[in-house]
Amino acid sequence: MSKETFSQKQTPMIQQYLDIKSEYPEILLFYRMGDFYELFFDDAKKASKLLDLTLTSRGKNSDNPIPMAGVPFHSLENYLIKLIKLGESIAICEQLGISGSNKGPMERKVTKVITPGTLTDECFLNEQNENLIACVSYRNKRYALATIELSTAQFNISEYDTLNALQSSLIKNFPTEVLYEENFPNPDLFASSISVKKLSSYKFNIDNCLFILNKHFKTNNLDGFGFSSKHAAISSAAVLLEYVKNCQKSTLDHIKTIKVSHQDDYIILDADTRKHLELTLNTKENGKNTLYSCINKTQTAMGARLLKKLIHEPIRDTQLLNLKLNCVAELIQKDLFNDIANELNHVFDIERIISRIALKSVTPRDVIKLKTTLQKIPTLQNILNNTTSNDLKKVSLLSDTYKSIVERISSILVENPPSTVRDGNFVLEGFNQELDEWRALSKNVDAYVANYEKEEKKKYSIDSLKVNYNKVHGFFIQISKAQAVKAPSHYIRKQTLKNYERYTVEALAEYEEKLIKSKTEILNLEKKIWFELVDTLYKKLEELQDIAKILSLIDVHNSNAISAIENSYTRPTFTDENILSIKNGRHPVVEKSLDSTFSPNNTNFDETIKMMIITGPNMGGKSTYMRQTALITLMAHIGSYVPAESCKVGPIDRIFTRIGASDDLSSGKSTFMVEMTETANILNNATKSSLVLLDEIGRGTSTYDGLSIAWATSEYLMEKSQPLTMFATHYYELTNLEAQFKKIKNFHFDAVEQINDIAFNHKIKVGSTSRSFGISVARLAGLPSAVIESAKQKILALEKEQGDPYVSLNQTNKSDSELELNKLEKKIQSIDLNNTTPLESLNFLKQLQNKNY
Ligand SMILES: Nc1ncnc2c1ncn2[C@@H]1O[C@H](COP(=O)(O)OP(=O)(O)OP(=O)(O)O)[C@@H](O)[C@H]1O
Repeated sequence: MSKETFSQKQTPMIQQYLDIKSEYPEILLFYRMGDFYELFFDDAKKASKLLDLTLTSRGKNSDNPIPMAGVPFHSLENYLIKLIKLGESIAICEQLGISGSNKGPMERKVTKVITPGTLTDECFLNEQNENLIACVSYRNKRYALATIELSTAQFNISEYDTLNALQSSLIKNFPTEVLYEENFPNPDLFASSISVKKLSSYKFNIDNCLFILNKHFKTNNLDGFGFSSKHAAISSAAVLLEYVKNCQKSTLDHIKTIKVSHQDDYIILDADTRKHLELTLNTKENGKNTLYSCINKTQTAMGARLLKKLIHEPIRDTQLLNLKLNCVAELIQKDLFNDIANELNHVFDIERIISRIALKSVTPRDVIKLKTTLQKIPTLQNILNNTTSNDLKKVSLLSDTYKSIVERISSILVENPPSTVRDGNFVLEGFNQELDEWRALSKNVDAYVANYEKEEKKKYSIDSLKVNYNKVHGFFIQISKAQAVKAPSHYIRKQTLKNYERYTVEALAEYEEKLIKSKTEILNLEKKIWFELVDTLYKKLEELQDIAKILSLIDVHNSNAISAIENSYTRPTFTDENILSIKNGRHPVVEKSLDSTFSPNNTNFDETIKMMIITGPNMGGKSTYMRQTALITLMAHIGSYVPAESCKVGPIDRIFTRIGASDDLSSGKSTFMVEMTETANILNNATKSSLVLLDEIGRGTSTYDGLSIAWATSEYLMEKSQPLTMFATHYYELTNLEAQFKKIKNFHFDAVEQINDIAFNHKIKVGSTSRSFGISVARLAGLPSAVIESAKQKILALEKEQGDPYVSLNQTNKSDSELELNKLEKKIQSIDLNNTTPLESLNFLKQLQNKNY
């Protein structure tokens, strides 16, 4: 059937549906019909599968029944949550309550488009995480990423030279929804986002985009924001803003500025580094035993989100960092942190509530939470009264505007209002006289009826007279047959029963009409009062946003103060020299998980040491030591105290890590390929201010390939950029680099072998070690003693045959047996002890015996 014939054959209602649907072809349209939201055609089929709804059809007996599925209006939220989690977007089409002219369908309009990245309702959001929507574009050989956190009104933009930098930023921001221009060269970059949308290129037209941004910010040009000539940034920001406005059907007035991030403002942490350092997610992709879980003592959801953001965006501006550290110091010195935590504990997520005010989707409960929060300000001002540090002082400097807001809310809303505006019942008695009168009317029905009955009985001396109510007649007067003659003439007979007569009277009919009207009047009046209140709050958006910002900052400083006290952290200091000096540093997460005491270690990089080659047994503590150095450095750059006796840190621009890779099968990369990609990134981008952690390179290939790559990598770093490098390795040959480069120093971890055990002291020492404890560690891991004994015999035999297996790479003409020995060593070291069964171990030994390596 042609499109036109199909259309012509539809009822006016379906025709209306089709018209609206044509504007939202790619998303599910929930079309309100009475008490249901209905979906039709393919939407119905899709939703019935996704939501497990019964698929029925409209016009079952017609030639073309239309597939249909629906959900009751009161449970819409639950279905939306499910769909959003599946990455779907939904257009909500409401009936506007006005009957169509000429008997057409009721007027309907899409009032909101809900997409995964533009959620603001509390029920959809995780309070500890941001929910970002992003738009990516590519112009003039530069990539741009614009993001909006609608629930907190944050609008950010940044440009990047390389795809790698863009990717890193995407991973850091982890947007729920990504928009990109149809001809963007690398769309596979967004594969991990829940929702991805390709947009037509014409939307990214630069002139149009400039117009959109200038109109929104009421500016003539974008110079004030610092990105007037950045075309990629302008187009992604404008397209994103328009998209969100369209979804929300709002002008987004609460988005008052756009923050341009410059790469230089933050320490760059690429995707691998975030993963390896287990900042907010551990390697099992959950939040346990991460830096965040270890240091987070925030009391509010706003503070928690800010702390997470800081961990992912460590600041480089040392002046700003010192201001933050001053706050932590003052909270500790004046012993204020417990009192503040107690107060903040009652502070709600007003950052998100404020955004819902801006989007006019705030609820009465939200507003009561806002009031409760604002009521905490005087106590916080008292506690912070005599403080001198920047952010702490800000509470006391707040204007009294918040007091008038509290008063206004207190005078209007009941303490425990319902969660929606829909059914009223949230305005306090005494606030509005007219409302009180209508309410009194509906509340006093029983008394009115009893009184009326009493008066009528008395007036006409009819003691059988009763006033009753039923759905058919409404209020009526009932008199026994015997006394019916006494009924006055204005009683209008309605019904005759066996023993009674029933009458209506004008007074009762009027009362009933008033009663029915009162319900609508009450609801309308409550809604009017509500919208006026929301309007008042809307006018105070900026003040409220400031308060939310100050409270979240204080929460983070206070959290840092609490973890500093609880975990004995100290204040780091900053210097312009290219050094990193940590005295008795500890790993913040490992030290908490140990039953035994953590052994602290020093780290010292200065003009004389730029690379540490770290050797030592498995389980000796190499990885822990390197990671603790990176975490301490990072903590110093979020304004936190650090787990060390002292810490002095010079400028750091980036932290790189190349730590124990695993296959990245999803991107088709083998272990070795992942390793090499990470290494290439370091070699290409490290500067003298970078901190580089290399936990073994080249393990995924043959010994000589691996060792040669590791050697060449070290040489390259020393000859080129000389970043602060920690290189943990089992290639003992690398310790010979110390003789070649003045700024390379060898360090090692020790172990003492005991009868059936090895003791690790986890202490870093100067110099190298020449012993491997691989077999002893294998025994500790539970390899069967037969395997261990056999391996020992083999080593002895090999040592006899070959002499010392740790030969220098500089030595040339290696004998075949040397090569074989190296292969054997490599093979033994490649056992993943944690994942080896006894049978696999025996098979492994068999392979060794057969020289199959
Ligand atoms: N400084 C320390 N104090 C106390 N315990 C520590 C310390 N460092 C490490 N450990 C403990 O030793 C375990 C192994 O440490 P780590 O993984 O750092 O060893 P490694 O030398 O990197 O081993 P491998 O070479 O096998 O990777 C840690 O999980 C921790 O329990």
